[in-house]
Amino acid sequence: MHHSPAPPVLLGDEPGSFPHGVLAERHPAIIEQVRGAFPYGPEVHRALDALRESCLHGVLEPLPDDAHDQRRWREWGADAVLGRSWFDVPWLWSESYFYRRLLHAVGYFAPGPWQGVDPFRPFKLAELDSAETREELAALDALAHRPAADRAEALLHGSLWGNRADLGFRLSDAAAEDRAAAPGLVADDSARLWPLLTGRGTLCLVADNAGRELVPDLLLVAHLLAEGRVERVVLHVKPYPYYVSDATTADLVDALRALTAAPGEAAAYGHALWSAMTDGTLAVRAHPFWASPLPFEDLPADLRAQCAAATLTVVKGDLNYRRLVGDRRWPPTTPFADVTAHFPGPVAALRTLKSDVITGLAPDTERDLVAAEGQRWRTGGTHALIQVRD
Ligand SMILES: O=P(O)(O)OC[C@H]1O[C@](O)(CO)[C@@H](O)[C@@H]1O
Repeated sequence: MHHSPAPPVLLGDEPGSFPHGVLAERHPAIIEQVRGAFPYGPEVHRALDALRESCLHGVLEPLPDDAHDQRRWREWGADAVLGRSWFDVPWLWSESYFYRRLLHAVGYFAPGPWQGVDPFRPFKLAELDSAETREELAALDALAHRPAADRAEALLHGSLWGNRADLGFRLSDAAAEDRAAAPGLVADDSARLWPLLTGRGTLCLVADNAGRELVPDLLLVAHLLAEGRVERVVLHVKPYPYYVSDATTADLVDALRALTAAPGEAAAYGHALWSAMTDGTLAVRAHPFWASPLPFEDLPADLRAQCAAATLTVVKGDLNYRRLVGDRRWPPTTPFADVTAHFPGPVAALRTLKSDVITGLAPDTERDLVAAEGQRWRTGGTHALIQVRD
Protein backbone atom coordinates (compact mmCIF):
# COMPACT_ATOMS: atom_id res chain seq x y z
CA MET A 1 0.00 0.00 0.00
CA HIS A 2 1.10 3.60 -0.51
CA HIS A 3 2.15 5.00 2.82
CA SER A 4 2.45 8.70 2.09
CA PRO A 5 -0.86 10.57 1.92
CA ALA A 6 -2.56 10.56 -1.48
CA PRO A 7 -2.18 13.85 -3.39
CA PRO A 8 -5.39 15.90 -3.70
CA VAL A 9 -7.88 15.09 -6.47
CA LEU A 10 -7.38 17.17 -9.61
CA LEU A 11 -9.38 20.36 -10.03
CA GLY A 12 -9.47 22.65 -13.07
CA ASP A 13 -8.70 25.82 -11.15
CA GLU A 14 -5.13 26.49 -12.23
CA PRO A 15 -4.86 28.56 -15.44
CA GLY A 16 -2.33 26.98 -17.80
CA SER A 17 -2.91 23.48 -16.39
CA PHE A 18 -4.25 20.66 -18.57
CA PRO A 19 -7.59 20.33 -16.69
CA HIS A 20 -8.16 24.10 -16.85
CA GLY A 21 -7.61 24.02 -20.62
CA VAL A 22 -10.18 21.25 -21.01
CA LEU A 23 -12.82 23.27 -19.12
CA ALA A 24 -11.99 26.67 -20.61
CA GLU A 25 -11.32 25.64 -24.22
CA ARG A 26 -12.32 22.07 -25.02
CA HIS A 27 -15.83 22.19 -23.57
CA PRO A 28 -16.82 25.41 -25.40
CA ALA A 29 -15.35 23.93 -28.62
CA ILE A 30 -17.43 20.77 -28.16
CA ILE A 31 -20.58 22.87 -27.69
CA GLU A 32 -19.89 24.61 -31.01
CA GLN A 33 -19.19 21.32 -32.82
CA VAL A 34 -22.46 19.86 -31.60
CA ARG A 35 -24.35 23.05 -32.52
CA GLY A 36 -23.09 22.75 -36.07
CA ALA A 37 -23.72 19.03 -36.44
CA PHE A 38 -27.55 19.08 -36.45
CA PRO A 39 -30.25 21.53 -37.57
CA TYR A 40 -31.40 22.06 -34.00
CA GLY A 41 -34.20 24.56 -33.39
CA PRO A 42 -33.83 27.89 -31.57
CA GLU A 43 -34.61 26.45 -28.13
CA VAL A 44 -31.62 24.09 -28.38
CA HIS A 45 -29.39 26.95 -29.53
CA ARG A 46 -30.49 28.98 -26.52
CA ALA A 47 -29.79 26.06 -24.20
CA LEU A 48 -26.32 25.61 -25.73
CA ASP A 49 -25.60 29.34 -25.29
CA ALA A 50 -26.66 29.08 -21.65
CA LEU A 51 -24.46 26.02 -21.09
CA ARG A 52 -21.45 27.79 -22.62
CA GLU A 53 -22.01 30.79 -20.37
CA SER A 54 -22.46 28.56 -17.33
CA CYS A 55 -19.28 26.59 -18.06
CA LEU A 56 -17.13 29.70 -18.45
CA HIS A 57 -18.62 32.12 -15.93
CA GLY A 58 -21.32 30.32 -13.97
CA VAL A 59 -21.81 27.39 -11.62
CA LEU A 60 -22.98 23.78 -11.83
CA GLU A 61 -26.75 24.00 -11.83
CA PRO A 62 -29.14 21.25 -10.70
CA LEU A 63 -30.84 18.99 -13.19
CA PRO A 64 -34.53 19.73 -13.76
CA ASP A 65 -36.85 18.29 -11.10
CA ASP A 66 -38.27 15.76 -13.54
CA ALA A 67 -34.89 14.45 -14.76
CA HIS A 68 -34.98 10.65 -14.62
CA ASP A 69 -31.53 10.50 -13.02
CA GLN A 70 -31.73 13.39 -10.58
CA ARG A 71 -31.68 11.10 -7.58
CA ARG A 72 -28.71 9.18 -8.97
CA TRP A 73 -26.61 12.34 -9.35
CA ARG A 74 -27.47 13.26 -5.77
CA GLU A 75 -26.28 9.84 -4.64
CA TRP A 76 -23.06 10.47 -6.59
CA GLY A 77 -22.52 13.62 -4.51
CA ALA A 78 -24.22 16.47 -6.42
CA ASP A 79 -25.06 18.37 -3.24
CA ALA A 80 -21.38 18.99 -2.58
CA VAL A 81 -20.69 20.53 -6.00
CA LEU A 82 -23.90 22.20 -7.24
CA GLY A 83 -23.71 25.98 -7.03
CA ARG A 84 -19.91 26.02 -7.35
CA SER A 85 -17.80 27.12 -10.32
CA TRP A 86 -16.95 24.39 -12.82
CA PHE A 87 -13.30 25.22 -12.19
CA ASP A 88 -13.48 24.63 -8.42
CA VAL A 89 -14.97 21.13 -8.22
CA PRO A 90 -13.17 17.81 -8.83
CA TRP A 91 -12.24 17.62 -12.51
CA LEU A 92 -13.96 14.26 -12.89
CA TRP A 93 -17.13 15.93 -11.70
CA SER A 94 -16.96 18.97 -13.97
CA GLU A 95 -16.25 16.79 -17.02
CA SER A 96 -18.92 14.14 -16.41
CA TYR A 97 -21.54 16.72 -15.47
CA PHE A 98 -20.70 18.76 -18.57
CA TYR A 99 -21.68 15.83 -20.80
CA ARG A 100 -24.88 15.27 -18.81
CA ARG A 101 -25.81 18.97 -19.16
CA LEU A 102 -24.96 18.93 -22.86
CA LEU A 103 -27.37 16.02 -23.39
CA HIS A 104 -30.00 17.97 -21.49
CA ALA A 105 -29.42 21.03 -23.72
CA VAL A 106 -29.98 19.03 -26.93
CA GLY A 107 -33.08 17.27 -25.57
CA TYR A 108 -31.52 13.81 -25.48
CA PHE A 109 -33.53 12.57 -22.52
CA ALA A 110 -36.74 14.58 -22.81
CA PRO A 111 -39.75 13.26 -24.74
CA GLY A 112 -39.65 15.03 -28.11
CA PRO A 113 -38.07 14.94 -31.55
CA TRP A 114 -34.44 14.91 -30.38
CA GLN A 115 -34.90 12.23 -27.73
CA GLY A 116 -32.20 9.59 -28.09
CA VAL A 117 -30.37 11.38 -30.91
CA ASP A 118 -26.65 11.12 -30.10
CA PRO A 119 -25.14 14.60 -30.65
CA PHE A 120 -21.74 13.04 -31.37
CA ARG A 121 -22.94 10.41 -33.82
CA PRO A 122 -21.90 12.24 -37.03
CA PHE A 123 -18.30 12.44 -35.77
CA LYS A 124 -18.26 8.80 -34.70
CA LEU A 125 -19.69 7.58 -38.00
CA ALA A 126 -17.21 9.65 -40.02
CA GLU A 127 -14.38 8.00 -38.13
CA LEU A 128 -15.74 4.51 -38.60
CA ASP A 129 -15.96 5.17 -42.33
CA SER A 130 -12.44 6.65 -42.59
CA ALA A 131 -9.54 5.51 -44.76
CA GLU A 132 -7.57 4.80 -41.55
CA THR A 133 -10.20 2.34 -40.32
CA ARG A 134 -10.26 0.61 -43.72
CA GLU A 135 -6.45 0.30 -43.70
CA GLU A 136 -6.50 -1.16 -40.21
CA LEU A 137 -9.07 -3.75 -41.26
CA ALA A 138 -7.17 -4.62 -44.42
CA ALA A 139 -4.11 -5.38 -42.28
CA LEU A 140 -6.03 -8.34 -40.81
CA ASP A 141 -5.56 -10.27 -44.08
CA ALA A 142 -1.78 -10.43 -43.66
CA LEU A 143 -2.14 -11.22 -39.95
CA ALA A 144 -4.24 -14.30 -40.68
CA HIS A 145 -1.15 -16.28 -41.77
CA ARG A 146 0.88 -15.53 -38.67
CA PRO A 147 1.15 -17.79 -35.58
CA ALA A 148 -1.51 -17.28 -32.89
CA ALA A 149 0.98 -15.72 -30.45
CA ASP A 150 1.99 -13.07 -33.02
CA ARG A 151 -1.64 -12.36 -33.81
CA ALA A 152 -2.45 -12.00 -30.12
CA GLU A 153 0.42 -9.54 -29.63
CA ALA A 154 -0.54 -7.52 -32.72
CA LEU A 155 -4.22 -7.36 -31.70
CA LEU A 156 -3.33 -6.37 -28.14
CA HIS A 157 -1.22 -3.49 -29.47
CA GLY A 158 -3.96 -2.58 -31.96
CA SER A 159 -6.40 -2.25 -29.09
CA LEU A 160 -3.89 -0.27 -27.02
CA TRP A 161 -2.96 2.23 -29.74
CA GLY A 162 -6.58 2.47 -30.88
CA ASN A 163 -6.93 4.65 -27.79
CA ARG A 164 -5.08 7.45 -29.62
CA ALA A 165 -8.12 7.88 -31.83
CA ASP A 166 -10.18 9.96 -29.47
CA LEU A 167 -12.40 12.69 -30.88
CA GLY A 168 -12.61 14.80 -27.73
CA PHE A 169 -8.84 14.85 -27.39
CA ARG A 170 -8.28 15.79 -31.03
CA LEU A 171 -10.78 18.66 -30.78
CA SER A 172 -8.51 20.54 -28.41
CA ASP A 173 -5.23 19.34 -29.89
CA ALA A 174 -5.48 19.18 -33.67
CA ALA A 175 -1.83 18.20 -34.01
CA ALA A 176 -2.27 15.14 -31.79
CA GLU A 177 -2.99 12.72 -34.59
CA ASP A 178 0.02 13.80 -36.65
CA ARG A 179 2.50 13.37 -33.84
CA ALA A 180 4.26 10.06 -34.18
CA ALA A 181 3.56 7.43 -31.56
CA ALA A 182 6.65 6.83 -29.45
CA PRO A 183 8.09 3.37 -29.99
CA GLY A 184 8.15 1.27 -26.86
CA LEU A 185 5.80 1.53 -23.92
CA VAL A 186 6.49 3.54 -20.78
CA ALA A 187 5.40 0.45 -18.81
CA ASP A 188 4.76 -2.98 -20.26
CA ASP A 189 3.31 -5.75 -18.09
CA SER A 190 1.96 -7.70 -21.07
CA ALA A 191 4.03 -10.74 -20.07
CA ARG A 192 1.90 -10.88 -16.91
CA LEU A 193 -1.35 -10.47 -18.84
CA TRP A 194 -1.29 -13.59 -21.04
CA PRO A 195 -0.91 -16.10 -18.18
CA LEU A 196 -4.15 -14.70 -16.71
CA LEU A 197 -6.02 -15.73 -19.86
CA THR A 198 -5.81 -19.47 -19.43
CA GLY A 199 -9.04 -20.42 -21.14
CA ARG A 200 -11.43 -20.44 -18.23
CA GLY A 201 -13.83 -17.80 -17.05
CA THR A 202 -14.99 -14.37 -18.07
CA LEU A 203 -13.05 -11.38 -19.31
CA CYS A 204 -14.57 -7.98 -18.51
CA LEU A 205 -13.59 -5.26 -20.95
CA VAL A 206 -14.42 -1.73 -19.85
CA ALA A 207 -14.53 -0.04 -23.24
CA ASP A 208 -13.55 3.52 -24.02
CA ASN A 209 -14.02 5.14 -27.44
CA ALA A 210 -16.17 4.03 -30.36
CA GLY A 211 -14.94 3.69 -33.94
CA ARG A 212 -11.21 3.39 -34.32
CA GLU A 213 -10.75 2.21 -30.72
CA LEU A 214 -13.76 -0.07 -30.36
CA VAL A 215 -13.04 -1.88 -33.64
CA PRO A 216 -9.59 -3.13 -32.53
CA ASP A 217 -11.02 -3.89 -29.06
CA LEU A 218 -13.58 -6.13 -30.74
CA LEU A 219 -10.93 -7.80 -32.90
CA LEU A 220 -8.97 -8.64 -29.74
CA VAL A 221 -12.13 -10.01 -28.11
CA ALA A 222 -12.88 -12.15 -31.17
CA HIS A 223 -9.34 -13.52 -31.11
CA LEU A 224 -9.44 -14.38 -27.38
CA LEU A 225 -12.75 -16.20 -27.82
CA ALA A 226 -11.67 -18.00 -31.01
CA GLU A 227 -8.37 -19.14 -29.48
CA GLY A 228 -10.15 -20.34 -26.33
CA ARG A 229 -8.21 -17.96 -24.10
CA VAL A 230 -11.46 -17.00 -22.34
CA GLU A 231 -14.89 -18.64 -22.23
CA ARG A 232 -16.92 -15.48 -22.18
CA VAL A 233 -16.48 -11.73 -22.54
CA VAL A 234 -18.57 -8.99 -20.97
CA LEU A 235 -18.16 -5.70 -22.78
CA HIS A 236 -19.02 -2.65 -20.67
CA VAL A 237 -20.08 0.38 -22.70
CA LYS A 238 -21.52 3.76 -21.69
CA PRO A 239 -25.27 4.07 -21.07
CA TYR A 240 -25.43 7.29 -23.12
CA PRO A 241 -23.14 9.54 -25.19
CA TYR A 242 -20.21 10.73 -23.10
CA TYR A 243 -16.77 12.38 -23.57
CA VAL A 244 -17.63 12.81 -27.24
CA SER A 245 -16.48 9.48 -28.58
CA ASP A 246 -17.15 6.99 -25.75
CA ALA A 247 -18.81 3.85 -27.07
CA THR A 248 -22.50 3.15 -26.47
CA THR A 249 -24.52 0.11 -27.53
CA ALA A 250 -25.49 1.91 -30.76
CA ASP A 251 -21.79 2.47 -31.53
CA LEU A 252 -21.11 -1.19 -30.88
CA VAL A 253 -23.77 -2.17 -33.39
CA ASP A 254 -22.30 0.30 -35.92
CA ALA A 255 -18.85 -1.22 -35.42
CA LEU A 256 -20.17 -4.76 -35.86
CA ARG A 257 -22.04 -3.80 -39.01
CA ALA A 258 -18.90 -2.14 -40.39
CA LEU A 259 -16.92 -5.30 -39.68
CA THR A 260 -19.42 -7.72 -41.21
CA ALA A 261 -19.66 -5.52 -44.32
CA ALA A 262 -15.87 -5.17 -44.74
CA PRO A 263 -13.87 -7.16 -47.29
CA GLY A 264 -11.52 -10.00 -46.40
CA GLU A 265 -10.74 -11.34 -42.94
CA ALA A 266 -12.47 -8.44 -41.17
CA ALA A 267 -15.88 -9.84 -42.11
CA ALA A 268 -15.03 -13.19 -40.51
CA TYR A 269 -14.20 -11.40 -37.26
CA GLY A 270 -17.47 -9.47 -37.55
CA HIS A 271 -19.58 -12.59 -38.08
CA ALA A 272 -17.86 -14.41 -35.21
CA LEU A 273 -18.59 -11.47 -32.90
CA TRP A 274 -22.19 -11.25 -34.10
CA SER A 275 -22.77 -14.94 -33.28
CA ALA A 276 -20.96 -14.57 -29.95
CA MET A 277 -23.43 -11.85 -29.02
CA THR A 278 -26.41 -13.88 -30.09
CA ASP A 279 -25.31 -16.97 -28.14
CA GLY A 280 -24.26 -14.94 -25.08
CA THR A 281 -20.52 -15.62 -25.11
CA LEU A 282 -20.14 -11.90 -25.76
CA ALA A 283 -22.47 -9.94 -23.48
CA VAL A 284 -22.90 -6.18 -23.37
CA ARG A 285 -23.63 -4.07 -20.30
CA ALA A 286 -24.27 -0.33 -20.05
CA HIS A 287 -24.24 0.38 -16.31
CA PRO A 288 -25.01 4.00 -15.23
CA PHE A 289 -21.88 4.05 -13.05
CA TRP A 290 -19.62 4.10 -16.11
CA ALA A 291 -20.85 7.64 -16.85
CA SER A 292 -20.60 8.78 -13.24
CA PRO A 293 -18.11 11.33 -11.90
CA LEU A 294 -16.64 8.83 -9.43
CA PRO A 295 -13.43 6.81 -9.24
CA PHE A 296 -13.57 3.01 -9.52
CA GLU A 297 -12.81 2.81 -5.81
CA ASP A 298 -16.54 3.60 -5.50
CA LEU A 299 -17.74 0.78 -7.80
CA PRO A 300 -21.31 -0.15 -6.84
CA ALA A 301 -21.90 -3.62 -5.38
CA ASP A 302 -23.23 -5.21 -8.60
CA LEU A 303 -20.24 -4.13 -10.71
CA ARG A 304 -17.86 -4.97 -7.89
CA ALA A 305 -19.27 -8.51 -7.83
CA GLN A 306 -18.95 -8.88 -11.62
CA CYS A 307 -15.34 -7.69 -11.66
CA ALA A 308 -14.53 -9.87 -8.64
CA ALA A 309 -15.83 -12.93 -10.49
CA ALA A 310 -13.93 -12.13 -13.71
CA THR A 311 -10.68 -13.76 -14.70
CA LEU A 312 -9.43 -10.33 -15.67
CA THR A 313 -10.88 -6.86 -16.14
CA VAL A 314 -9.28 -4.86 -18.95
CA VAL A 315 -9.75 -1.13 -18.53
CA LYS A 316 -9.31 0.89 -21.73
CA GLY A 317 -8.24 4.48 -22.18
CA ASP A 318 -7.18 7.57 -20.34
CA LEU A 319 -10.34 8.48 -18.47
CA ASN A 320 -10.87 4.93 -17.22
CA TYR A 321 -7.23 4.96 -16.07
CA ARG A 322 -7.84 8.19 -14.13
CA ARG A 323 -10.88 6.60 -12.51
CA LEU A 324 -9.04 3.35 -11.81
CA VAL A 325 -5.99 4.77 -10.03
CA GLY A 326 -7.70 7.91 -8.66
CA ASP A 327 -7.69 11.27 -10.43
CA ARG A 328 -4.63 12.63 -8.66
CA ARG A 329 -1.18 13.81 -9.62
CA TRP A 330 0.56 10.82 -8.08
CA PRO A 331 4.34 10.69 -8.03
CA PRO A 332 4.85 8.71 -11.30
CA THR A 333 6.76 5.93 -9.51
CA THR A 334 3.82 5.19 -7.17
CA PRO A 335 3.26 1.43 -7.57
CA PHE A 336 0.31 0.60 -9.83
CA ALA A 337 -0.49 -2.35 -7.53
CA ASP A 338 -0.91 0.01 -4.58
CA VAL A 339 -3.30 2.43 -6.25
CA THR A 340 -5.40 -0.40 -7.70
CA ALA A 341 -5.47 -2.50 -4.52
CA HIS A 342 -9.14 -1.49 -4.10
CA PHE A 343 -10.13 -3.16 -7.38
CA PRO A 344 -11.98 -6.43 -6.83
CA GLY A 345 -9.92 -8.79 -8.99
CA PRO A 346 -7.06 -8.88 -11.50
CA VAL A 347 -7.02 -5.74 -13.61
CA ALA A 348 -5.11 -4.54 -16.69
CA ALA A 349 -4.95 -0.97 -17.99
CA LEU A 350 -4.37 -0.31 -21.71
CA ARG A 351 -3.96 3.39 -22.22
CA THR A 352 -2.24 6.13 -24.18
CA LEU A 353 -1.15 9.03 -22.01
CA LYS A 354 -3.52 12.00 -22.41
CA SER A 355 -3.70 13.54 -18.94
CA ASP A 356 -1.41 14.27 -15.99
CA VAL A 357 -2.30 11.09 -14.11
CA ILE A 358 0.36 8.38 -14.17
CA THR A 359 1.61 5.68 -11.82
CA GLY A 360 3.83 2.63 -11.98
CA LEU A 361 6.83 4.07 -13.85
CA ALA A 362 10.36 2.89 -13.19
CA PRO A 363 12.52 5.79 -11.87
CA ASP A 364 14.76 5.64 -14.98
CA THR A 365 11.77 5.80 -17.30
CA GLU A 366 10.41 8.90 -15.61
CA ARG A 367 13.84 10.52 -15.61
CA ASP A 368 14.34 9.87 -19.35
CA LEU A 369 10.86 11.12 -20.27
CA VAL A 370 11.35 14.34 -18.29
CA ALA A 371 14.82 14.87 -19.76
CA ALA A 372 13.48 14.47 -23.30
CA GLU A 373 10.13 16.25 -23.05
CA GLY A 374 9.71 18.14 -19.79
CA GLN A 375 6.14 17.24 -18.72
CA ARG A 376 4.67 17.00 -22.26
CA TRP A 377 4.90 13.20 -22.29
CA ARG A 378 2.03 13.07 -19.81
CA THR A 379 -0.59 14.62 -22.07
CA GLY A 380 0.58 14.47 -25.70
CA GLY A 381 -0.98 11.08 -26.54
CA THR A 382 2.27 9.75 -28.02
CA HIS A 383 3.15 7.35 -25.20
CA ALA A 384 1.30 4.27 -24.07
CA LEU A 385 1.33 1.66 -21.33
CA ILE A 386 0.09 -1.78 -20.40
CA GLN A 387 -0.11 -2.23 -16.64
CA VAL A 388 -1.36 -5.33 -14.84
CA ARG A 389 -2.21 -6.05 -11.23
CA ASP A 390 -2.87 -9.75 -10.76
O1 LIG B 1 -10.85 8.64 -24.45
P1 LIG B 1 -9.89 8.63 -23.33
O2 LIG B 1 -8.65 7.87 -23.63
O3 LIG B 1 -10.53 8.20 -22.06
O4 LIG B 1 -9.39 10.12 -23.14
C1 LIG B 1 -10.20 11.08 -22.61
C2 LIG B 1 -9.53 12.38 -22.72
O5 LIG B 1 -10.26 13.29 -22.04
C3 LIG B 1 -9.62 13.65 -20.83
O6 LIG B 1 -10.36 13.05 -19.82
C4 LIG B 1 -9.56 15.08 -20.71
O7 LIG B 1 -10.77 15.60 -20.97
C5 LIG B 1 -8.22 13.14 -20.84
O8 LIG B 1 -8.00 12.26 -19.81
C6 LIG B 1 -8.13 12.47 -22.16
O9 LIG B 1 -7.40 13.33 -22.94
